[in-house]
Amino acid sequence: MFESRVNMYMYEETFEGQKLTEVVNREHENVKYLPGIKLPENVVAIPDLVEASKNADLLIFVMPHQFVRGTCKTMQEHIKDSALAVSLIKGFDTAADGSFLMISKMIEDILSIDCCVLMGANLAPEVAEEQFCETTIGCKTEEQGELLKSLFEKPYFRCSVNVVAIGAGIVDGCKEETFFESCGVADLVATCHGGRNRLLGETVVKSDKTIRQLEKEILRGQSFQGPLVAKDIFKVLSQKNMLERFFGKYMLL
Ligand SMILES: NC(=O)c1ccc[n+]([C@@H]2O[C@H](COP(=O)([O-])OP(=O)(O)OC[C@H]3O[C@@H](n4cnc5c(N)ncnc54)[C@H](O)[C@@H]3O)[C@@H](O)[C@H]2O)c1
Ligand SMILES: O=P(O)(O)OC[C@H](O)CO
Repeated sequence: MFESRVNMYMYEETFEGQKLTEVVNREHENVKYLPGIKLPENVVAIPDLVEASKNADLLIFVMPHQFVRGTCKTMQEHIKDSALAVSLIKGFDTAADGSFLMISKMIEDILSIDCCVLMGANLAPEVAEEQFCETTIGCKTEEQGELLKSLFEKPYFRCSVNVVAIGAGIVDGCKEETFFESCGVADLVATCHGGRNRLLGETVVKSDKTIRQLEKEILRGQSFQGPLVAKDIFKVLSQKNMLERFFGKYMLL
């Protein structure tokens, strides 16, 4: 049902004097971001975004949210009209009117295709090690849900499909049960216990270094998404005069 070759766009970097894409394609391992985990040989790293995405039927987005707009603009004129996007990305952006803009909506708006969402209490190293975890796929139609479930589900990675909640908007369409799915409270627990943002919170209070310094030292190329999202939340709540309602009189950051 699916093509055997998987093109993986990879932002090109130099790693120990070599191009990271060349190392990944030779070693079948992302030695910088996921060392110790072998990638299947049908996954091919490509540094040219248009080349990697132009014939794709499914576009899976997993990158820090601050790069999505630029990435989509580069792809805009080159992808198939019939392509379907799936976003694994946390965080959001702000729209011109100051309201929250979901990343899946941004992808849909720029690429003019549907964008489903896959989200859960999933930490990348745990999924890569095939530790059991669950996730939620949010989509607009049952067909999209079935297709994506058959693509992503493994014995150690269980996917529940939610046809309404995420596709219709986290706030507008969401049903109470969504909070009890993997993408709800469980994800909050995962990020608060094992995520990078939790590590940042713990480290920042014990050190006199800035978040930027700590990001460089601890993550070595990865990014803490929390501070950027917190900035956007602050902006939206300020514009709506809702700061005190959310934070009371005391604000930590
Ligand atoms: N890592 C996890 O455990 C995890 C779990 C669930 C969801 N997510 C979400 O997935 C998204 C990506 O997370 P991550 O952990 O892969 O990110 P990350 O912090 O590891 O980001 C590093 C990646 O960004 C790429 N990059 C750097 N500059 C870029 C640019 N200008 N354009 C495009 N790519 C660039 C790097 O090449 C690298 O692959 C985030 O929204 C995150 O919240 C991550
Ligand atoms: O490492 P964090 O803090 O970005 O959290 C990772 C994921 O969001 C957990 O699902």
